[in-house]
Amino acid sequence: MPLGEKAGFEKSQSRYCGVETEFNDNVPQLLNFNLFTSAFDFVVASLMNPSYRPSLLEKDGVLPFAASDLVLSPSQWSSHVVGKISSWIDLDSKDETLRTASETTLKQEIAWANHLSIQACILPSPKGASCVNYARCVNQILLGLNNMHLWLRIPLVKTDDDDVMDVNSTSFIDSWELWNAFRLLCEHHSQPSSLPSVNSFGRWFGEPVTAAIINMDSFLTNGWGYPCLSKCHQKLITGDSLRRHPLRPFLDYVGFLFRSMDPIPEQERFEPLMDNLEAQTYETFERNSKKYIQYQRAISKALLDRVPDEEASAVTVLMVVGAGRGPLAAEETGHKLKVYAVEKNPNAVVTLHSLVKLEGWEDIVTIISCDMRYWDASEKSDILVSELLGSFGDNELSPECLDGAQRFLKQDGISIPSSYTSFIQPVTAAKLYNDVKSHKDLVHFETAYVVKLHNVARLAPSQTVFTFTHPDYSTKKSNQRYKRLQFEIPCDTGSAMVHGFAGHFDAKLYKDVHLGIEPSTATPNMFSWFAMFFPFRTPVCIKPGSPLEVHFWRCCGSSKVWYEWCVTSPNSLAIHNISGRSFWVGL
Ligand SMILES: C[S@@+](CC[C@H](N)C(=O)[O-])C[C@H]1O[C@@H](n2cnc3c(N)ncnc32)[C@H](O)[C@@H]1O
Repeated sequence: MPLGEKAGFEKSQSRYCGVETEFNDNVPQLLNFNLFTSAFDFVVASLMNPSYRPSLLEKDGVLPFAASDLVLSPSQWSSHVVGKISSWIDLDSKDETLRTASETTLKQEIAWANHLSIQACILPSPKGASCVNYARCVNQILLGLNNMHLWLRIPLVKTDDDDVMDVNSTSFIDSWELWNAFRLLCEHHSQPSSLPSVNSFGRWFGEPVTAAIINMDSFLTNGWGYPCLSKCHQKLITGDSLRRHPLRPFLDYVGFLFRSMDPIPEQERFEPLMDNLEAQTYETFERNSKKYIQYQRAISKALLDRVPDEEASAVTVLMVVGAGRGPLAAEETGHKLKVYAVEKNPNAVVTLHSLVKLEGWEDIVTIISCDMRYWDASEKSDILVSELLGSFGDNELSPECLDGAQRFLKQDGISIPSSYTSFIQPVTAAKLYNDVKSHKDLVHFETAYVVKLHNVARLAPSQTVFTFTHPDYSTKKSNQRYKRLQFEIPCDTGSAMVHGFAGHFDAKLYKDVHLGIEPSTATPNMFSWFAMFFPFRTPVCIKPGSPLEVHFWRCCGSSKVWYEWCVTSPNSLAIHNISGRSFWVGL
């Protein structure tokens, strides 16, 4: 029974709970006891007799390591068994006999598991600080594997910096460092009692963690005698994660924790196609009522300031530039309005016409089918309303469009939004990085992506990058920008791998009414925008206490706008997307 069988969870969001077992020759019996007469989903089982050593093979000429593959059907092997690779294996042992035997056995066990169609095998933790040969063997194996996953067991331990002053001393242990060394040696291959500090285990949320192995020692006993986990362990599991089987109460409790997690809200499950303004895209925008509520509040406040109640009979000219299919223009205001809806997309203009007709607004609303940068308006507006924002604020060229539109805003007129700011923060995002890397070209490493950030560790608070204010009548006005930033990662995090930046925006619509996705101030229930991800060509490892220095440019040419970015500390990375060679937005 998957842990996630509850209202609000989709099957794909289910989590499964397995039980680690001792070696048992009789696999059907093992399954019967742990799965069918109790409620675990799978067993983690040794596939080879632990007493097996390759030298036995030479002596006896027999394979003593396992029962026949026929004891289970292929679907049982693949859905109910995760293979446990022999824990005695030590591929970095100084003892050559042990090292060679380990290599032979590892390959043999994986080959056997593959033959059984097992979905995944758990590899034992590296034995010491060095895991070079282990990583080399696993990398070799990964190259030949098709469907089977390898899970590397890593204990969750980190000694406090306070406990050990010298991080290079042998008593300093940070299992993330071990994992990091291992995955670097495997070229970032995409398969891959007390707890450390929240910041340090937070790093794991950006890593490809497939299974959490909860040791029975981690459980406490509550007042009623049932197993429970400390708050810290609960937080780790619920993350962003039994004849009556003796472990059944433990399973029930982990299931209870999983069910107590909030289901992912409906709006987080679909992703808009930001660059493709077809009917479906408009529908996605329009489904986000929160955005329109914020705009409505901003417009009402601006109208009140512009036309006090005692002058309510005066006509206010309101222009909605980039009107889309009309939702921004469709707000009830109670003021005398003359509205212009300017829209460059002729297909959206069709909808605008039918909306105006349907609502009987012919006397109030004039539809202008034109690019706002080139429209020759016959009068000026009091209020200019636009929503041309991208996930990074200015990345859909709102500054350039509004430069054109402010020609027809009165000198004392109001722009909604009045300003917007972009933000970045460094993230560990191993999965995203591997997705980008899988394209095997430079273009993908120099492209910014609009993505829902699922598996990321946010390593430091966001910092502001670029701000644009409207209207802007200054004579030296330029939309080019440059910013240098330094990020400090909390000391108790330990070392961390940065795969790139998460980008967000916040827009000031009018006075205190804002709209944004920057995590610390995000507008609740807003899903029109996902984050932006700016990858690095090479991930950067930062050590505690050494800052990450980054540079960001917004560049403008005659026909395009683009970003360039680079890192200069702790080590330098090449400037990404120089001259907009890989990624730009056309003017
Ligand atoms: C993000 S959509 C917002 C639509 C609508 N205002 C809403 O909030 O649902 C931006 C709209 O601006 C239009 N647009 C973008 N640049 C424009 C320009 N230079 N002139 C006129 N319309 C433009 C696009 O076609 C699109 O309909």
